[in-house]
Amino acid sequence: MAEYTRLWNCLALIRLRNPPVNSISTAVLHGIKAGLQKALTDHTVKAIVICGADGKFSAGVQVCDSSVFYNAQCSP
Ligand SMILES: CC/C=C\C/C=C/C(=O)SCCNC(=O)CCNC(=O)[C@H](O)C(C)(C)COP(=O)(O)OP(=O)(O)OC[C@H]1O[C@@H](n2cnc3c(N)ncnc32)[C@H](O)[C@@H]1OP(=O)(O)O
Repeated sequence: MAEYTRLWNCLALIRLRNPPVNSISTAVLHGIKAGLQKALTDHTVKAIVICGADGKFSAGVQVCDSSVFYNAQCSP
């Protein structure tokens, strides 16, 4: 999943959390999209930080989840 947090000042944080390597599954992709939508509708947010969890950023797309490519390309 991807957790949205409104930080101090003008910052929003989207944390990718999908152990063990925070890979981007369809669920994570939807979480990123939801977080971006929250940030974009909060007009006090000036910057969005995307980070990983447990000391790792992300291993990229989740192998064996080909639906990620479909969802990334076809979702409005
Ligand atoms: C949204 C679509 C749009 C754009 C296209 C995107 C394309 C890409 O993202 S391409 C990049 C794809 N990712 C990779 O090729 C990374 C592959 N992984 C690695 O190189 C390494 O695993 C690592 C450097 C990320 C970590 O190395 P290390 O610390 O030595 O750990 P392990 O290799 O033992 O891996 C631990 C554990 O994680 C699983 N894993 C690793 N990568 C992925 C992944 N991408 N998806 C799902 N799972 C992954 C790995 O299988 C191990 O699992 P087990 O412990 O169960 O064996």
